[in-house]
Amino acid sequence: MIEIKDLSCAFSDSLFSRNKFTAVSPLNINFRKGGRYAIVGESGSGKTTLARMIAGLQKPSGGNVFVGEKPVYRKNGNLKEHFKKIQIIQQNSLSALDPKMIVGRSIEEPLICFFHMDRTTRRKRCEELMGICNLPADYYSRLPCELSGGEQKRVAIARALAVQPQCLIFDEATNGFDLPLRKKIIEEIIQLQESIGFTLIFITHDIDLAVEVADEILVMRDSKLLEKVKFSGDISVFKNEYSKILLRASRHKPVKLSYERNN
Ligand SMILES: Nc1ncnc2c1ncn2[C@@H]1O[C@H](COP(=O)(O)OP(=O)(O)OP(=O)(O)O)[C@@H](O)[C@H]1O
Repeated sequence: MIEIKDLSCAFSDSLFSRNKFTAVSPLNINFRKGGRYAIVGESGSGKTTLARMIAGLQKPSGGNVFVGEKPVYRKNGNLKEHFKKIQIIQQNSLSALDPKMIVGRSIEEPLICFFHMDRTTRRKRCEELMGICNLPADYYSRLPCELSGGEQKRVAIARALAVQPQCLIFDEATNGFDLPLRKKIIEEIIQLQESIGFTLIFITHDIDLAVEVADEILVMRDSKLLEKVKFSGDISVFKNEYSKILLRASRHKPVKLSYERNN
């Protein structure tokens, strides 16, 4: 379980200003183990900043994130243990991969860093992870620049899964792909989540995607959480006017996935 208590983030208005700009107003949210969440909202509403705070990449201005009741941000705290629990896949997967590092080495790096696996064991685990993420075994020796955008994304997912995270955050990670590839990657990630059982958080502008994939939807606007609704296909659960506007504005391009909702 991930608990967010009074979590907030403010940035300086500009390099030379003391004025603060609130990117995330104090929030309280619980993410259940194995749950599937979507955080939606317009550009600049604070979704990525929230995701980065959950992932341990952005120090909050106030409040804290708790994983299994342990605070993530502590004085002199080491975030390595946290990175093992929560992994984030961001929009630009190529920038997350070392351009000079072959695919196999990229996936094996966390196996060395977090599990100190010997060469034979990690090669075997790497091949398993590549299989899980639909990457052909002979891609092991390829460089990221020799892969398509979708394949790079799969390497980033395999690398994140190598850590055996309790939670995977997918931040606008399919932006820029055409619809069939977007669907394929999302379907793959949902299949993985169903078989492995980690918590999955999608960060997206796209409420159509959210209603298709999530069992709880959080709507953000202007740094605030407007509502968090349990969702099983009935859009009347949305009470906030802004959520209804988002739904009305976007319901003509649904992302139809080929999996069955469990609920
Ligand atoms: N490091 C930073 N320094 C200053 N301001 C920042 C920083 N990161 C984000 N912001 C600002 O905080 C606000 C929220 O940004 P954030 O990226 O969290 O929004 P978002 O909802 O994810 O937007 P998008 O959907 O466009 O990615 C924006 O106004 C952004 O300009």
